[in-house]
Amino acid sequence: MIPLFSSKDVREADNFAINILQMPSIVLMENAARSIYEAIIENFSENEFYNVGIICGKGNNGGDGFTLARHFLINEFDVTIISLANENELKGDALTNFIITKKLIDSYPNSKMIIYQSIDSLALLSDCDLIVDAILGTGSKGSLSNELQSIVNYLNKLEAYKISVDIPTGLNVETATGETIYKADLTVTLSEFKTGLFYGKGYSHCGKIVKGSIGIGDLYYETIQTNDYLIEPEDAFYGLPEKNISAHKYSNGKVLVVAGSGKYVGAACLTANAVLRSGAGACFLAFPKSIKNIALEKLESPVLIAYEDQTKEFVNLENYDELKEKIDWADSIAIGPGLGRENGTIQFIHKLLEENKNKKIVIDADALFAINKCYKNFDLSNKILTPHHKEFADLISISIDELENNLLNIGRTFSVENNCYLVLKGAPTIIFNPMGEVFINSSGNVGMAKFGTGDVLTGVIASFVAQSKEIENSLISAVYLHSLAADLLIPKKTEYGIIPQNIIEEFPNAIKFLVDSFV
Ligand SMILES: NC(=O)C1=CN([C@@H]2O[C@H](COP(=O)(O)OP(=O)(O)OC[C@H]3O[C@@H](n4cnc5c(N)ncnc54)[C@H](OP(=O)(O)O)[C@@H]3O)[C@@H](O)[C@H]2O)[C@@H](O)CC1
Ligand SMILES: Nc1ncnc2c1ncn2[C@@H]1O[C@H](COP(=O)(O)OP(=O)(O)O)[C@@H](O)[C@H]1O
Ligand SMILES: [K+]
Repeated sequence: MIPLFSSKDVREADNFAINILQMPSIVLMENAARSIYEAIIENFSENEFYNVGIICGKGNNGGDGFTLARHFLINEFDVTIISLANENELKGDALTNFIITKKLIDSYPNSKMIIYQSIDSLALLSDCDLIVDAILGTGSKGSLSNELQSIVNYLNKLEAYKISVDIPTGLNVETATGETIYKADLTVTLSEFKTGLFYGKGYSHCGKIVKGSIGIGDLYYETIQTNDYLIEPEDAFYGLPEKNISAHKYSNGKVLVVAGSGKYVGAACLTANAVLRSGAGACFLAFPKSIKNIALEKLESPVLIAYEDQTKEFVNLENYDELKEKIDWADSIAIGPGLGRENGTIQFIHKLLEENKNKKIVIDADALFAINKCYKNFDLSNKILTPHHKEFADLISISIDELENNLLNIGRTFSVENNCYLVLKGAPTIIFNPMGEVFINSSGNVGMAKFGTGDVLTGVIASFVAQSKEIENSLISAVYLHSLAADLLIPKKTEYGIIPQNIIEEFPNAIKFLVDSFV
C-alpha cells in the first residue's frame, strides 16, 4: 500500500530539510531538477524528442523549471524557456537558477530563453516535441488567473509530450478539482505522492505519476500520520480469501443474491455468476417465480430460489418470510442490481436491513435508491455500499458537483458516521472504511464504463466478504481484481469490446496473474 500525503505535509518536509537538516534550499531544488530530468529520460525512449520547451512560473516551481533546463542543455537537447516572470519579479533560488541558466544558454545557439509578453510568445513552443509545465506547484492558490488559464489552454492544444513538475498547473491538489488544468502525460511529483494526484481531476490530468527526490529520503514521512493509500497489486494478493484445504462447499462462503425483476433480468445473473467465479462455495439467487426460466438460461451454476411474485415480477415485503431461511444461512447478501423501485421492493429492503444488523450485506443499485434520504434509520455496520457518484450524491441528497468538489471528505465522513464501508465506484474507485481511511484503486480502464460491470463487482465483493472475516482486505482485493480482469482483457478485446460477462470469465486469470506474481 502506498501512503499518500497532503501538499501541506510535503511543504513541511521541505521545511524539515531546510530548518532541521539545515540543507540549503537550493540543494533541494537541484536534487528535484536532476530527478525530474532522470524521470523524463527514463520514461521516454531515446530519439523520441529533441526540442524541449519549458514554461516557468514566478515561484519555486518555476525555479525547478530553470534548473531542469540546465540539465537538458548540458545533455545536448535544444531548449526553449519561457519565463512568466522577469528578473525583478523572481527571488531566492528561482532567481539564482534563472540567472545561471540565462548565462549558460548563450553558449547553446539552438536554445533560447525569453520573458513572456503575451500569448503570442508561446508560438516559440510550436517546434517543441516535449513541453514541461513548471508554472505552479504546491504554492498554487485559488483558481487560475485569466492569463494563466489562456496559457494552459494554449499548451493543452500543442502536439507534444507533456510533463508536469510536481503538480499539473490548475489542479487543486487538496481537493483534486480545478477548471482549467494542464493535461500531462507524465507528472514528476516531488518528495512524496499527494492524494489529489490520484483521483478526481488529478486522475484525469496527471498521466503517469512518478516520484522525484529532493534528497531527504522517506524517513521523514514515516513519522507523518496519513489516512490515504494507493492500492498496490500485493495488497490485492494479501487480501485474497484464504482457501482452507479441508473446506466444503458450505464452509467456503455462502452468498445470497437478491436481485433482478421483470424489467432487468441480466443484472441479477451477472451478479450471481460473478459470485461463483470468484470463489464462493455456494450461491443462491432469489428471483421472481413467474419469470424464473429467463434467468435460468443465463445462470452459469448458481442455484435459483424462486419466490412467489404473483406474476408481479418483483420482490415484495411478503417474500421476506419465504426467504428468511436463506437470509439466515448466508454469510453475505448482495442486494440491489435490477431489483426495481416498487414500494413493496423498498419495504423488503428496509426489513432486510432492520432484521439483519450484523450480517455482511452489499447494498447496490436499487437497494441504494431504497435507502435514499433514510439511510440514517438503519444500522449500517458491516454493510458495504457500492454506489457510483450519482447514486452516492442522491443517497445523501447533494448534487454531483457538490460531491465531486469535496469527494474525499464527504466519503470519509459518511463512512465514519455510519460505521460502514463505502466503495465509491468510478475512475478511480475509492474504498472508505469506518476508521476514516481511504484506499484508491487506480487500475481499470474505460472499457469498464458499460452497463453491468458494476453488477459484476457487487457479486465479487459479496463472494469475497463471504469467504473471509476481513471486510477491508476483501474489498481491496475484490475491487483491484475486478479492474485487473478488465485490464487483462485489453489486448484481446480492446477498450471497445469488453462486456461484463468477459470480466467474469477473465476473473480466474486475474487471480492467477496475482498469484503467479507473488508466490
Ligand atoms: N520549498 C522547497 O524547498 C522546494 C520547493 N520546490 C518546488 O517549489 C514549488 C513550490 O514553490 P512556491 O511555494 O514558490 O509556489 P509555486 O507553486 O511556485 O507558486 C507560487 C507562485 O504562483 C503564483 N500563484 C499562486 N496561485 C496562483 C493562481 N491561482 N494564479 C496565478 N498565479 C498564482 C504566486 O503568485 P502570488 O500569489 O505570490 O502573487 C507565486 O508567484 C513546489 O511545487 C516544487 O516544485 C522544489 O524545488 C523542492 C524544494
Ligand atoms: N473509465 C473507467 N476506468 C476505470 N474503471 C471504470 C471506468 N468507468 C467505469 N469503471 C468501473 O466500472 C464499474 C461501473 O459500475 P456502475 O457504474 O455501477 O455500472 P453498472 O451499474 O451499469 O454496472 C465500476 O466498477 C467502475 O469503477
Ligand atoms: K507544475
